[in-house]
Amino acid sequence: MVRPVLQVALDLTELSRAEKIAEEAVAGGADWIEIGTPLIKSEGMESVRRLRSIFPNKTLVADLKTSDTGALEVEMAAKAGANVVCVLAAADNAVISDALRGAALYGVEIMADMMNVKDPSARAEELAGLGVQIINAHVGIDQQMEGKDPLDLLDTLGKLPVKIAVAGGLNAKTAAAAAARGADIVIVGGTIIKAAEVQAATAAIRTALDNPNIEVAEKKSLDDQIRELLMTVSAPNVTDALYRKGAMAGLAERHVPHKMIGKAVTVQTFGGDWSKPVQAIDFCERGDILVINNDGKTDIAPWGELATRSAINRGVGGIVIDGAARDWDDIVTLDIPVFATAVQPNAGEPKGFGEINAEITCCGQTVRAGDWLIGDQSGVVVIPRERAYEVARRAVEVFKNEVRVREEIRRGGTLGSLAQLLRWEKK
Ligand SMILES: O=C([C@H](O)CO)[C@H](O)[C@H](O)COP(=O)(O)O
Repeated sequence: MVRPVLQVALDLTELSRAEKIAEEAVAGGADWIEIGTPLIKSEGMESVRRLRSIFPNKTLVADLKTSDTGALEVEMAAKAGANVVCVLAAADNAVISDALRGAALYGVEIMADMMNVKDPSARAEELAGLGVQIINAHVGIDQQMEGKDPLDLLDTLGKLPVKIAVAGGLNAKTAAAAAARGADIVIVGGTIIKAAEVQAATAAIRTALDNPNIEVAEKKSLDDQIRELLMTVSAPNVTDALYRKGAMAGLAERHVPHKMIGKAVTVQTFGGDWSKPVQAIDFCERGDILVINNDGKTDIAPWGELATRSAINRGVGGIVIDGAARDWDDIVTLDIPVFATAVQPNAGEPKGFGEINAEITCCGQTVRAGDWLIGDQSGVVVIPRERAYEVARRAVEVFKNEVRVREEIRRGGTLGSLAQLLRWEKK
């Protein structure tokens, strides 16, 4: 088997950070260097020129995702030092042909990005027939967040007389799987550029590519995948992934023996009536989170220690109360997260007013049965059930990004300078 090319995708917006990461990735075994779309959009062709000056002998890929003025964009990138220029496979054939003319003129290759192409197999054959040198089975970042897999896209492509690249959330295992399924070029961005130790992360992928004994793990259920993803992130990561949405307000009382992750069972009750909250315990599947609205009353508790012990017996994953809890000195000894807006000694009557699994509000957030929640010492964040996988994936990307920024701070940087806050202030 020919040794697959490992291409590191520099999907950053700061050129200075990209240079350092590129040096570490090359030291770890990266063969080609991609000036990622965010970098080119942020820094222009200067990013290509600068990386060419640092790496005079490396293959540089300008991920322009060209969709018009093919020859012009190829010329710009080629003159700046690129060896390969990326165009969108979905672009009109007029663009592809114009880009190919530019490529012939400047001695560079064209890589066609198959992202979001309706009939990938037919289009790939057509592009190869036009003269495109590399077909990239690519699933974009946003598509990845919705569970699309580049290996599935790769499998739809028939045998082609051109080089095949694969990209889209690849890690060591899936990169090796891509190579085992015929990829000539494996493109990796986040797994490398967001690692604290870029060189080690790159080397791990290089090793996996060179030792392709693949065992493909069987698919887990969607709920298990969501839970597994959320276990690796924090509530702040999730609200960042929601663009600062979803955080519950006012949960001043919190007992958090461990991270709370699960799907909501909602309870609407009134005036401390604890009947429906206690009944709801028996509605919970293992790991579910009880979310209780006490109609804004914080001077009377619909929840206490005995209910908490019952919830533990049922395998409930945690309790969140927009209202008061009582028996707090006992609750804080128990191994279950409990969040409340107040603590009170008095409880209401078990009259049975209220509803289970209706849509409620809790601490300023709408919560429906089946919505996901994550809770830790920073608080509780609600994730709409229909976006749970996407948001969990995005939260992992937020976490991975912070891993790299934390390392650069450890090396002496400051958050303001790394994020170039002044430069990115809204004008
Ligand atoms: O092309 C890419 C994406 O559209 C952002 O520009 C990435 O370079 C490509 O997806 C590889 O990055 P990862 O998916 O993070 O491995």
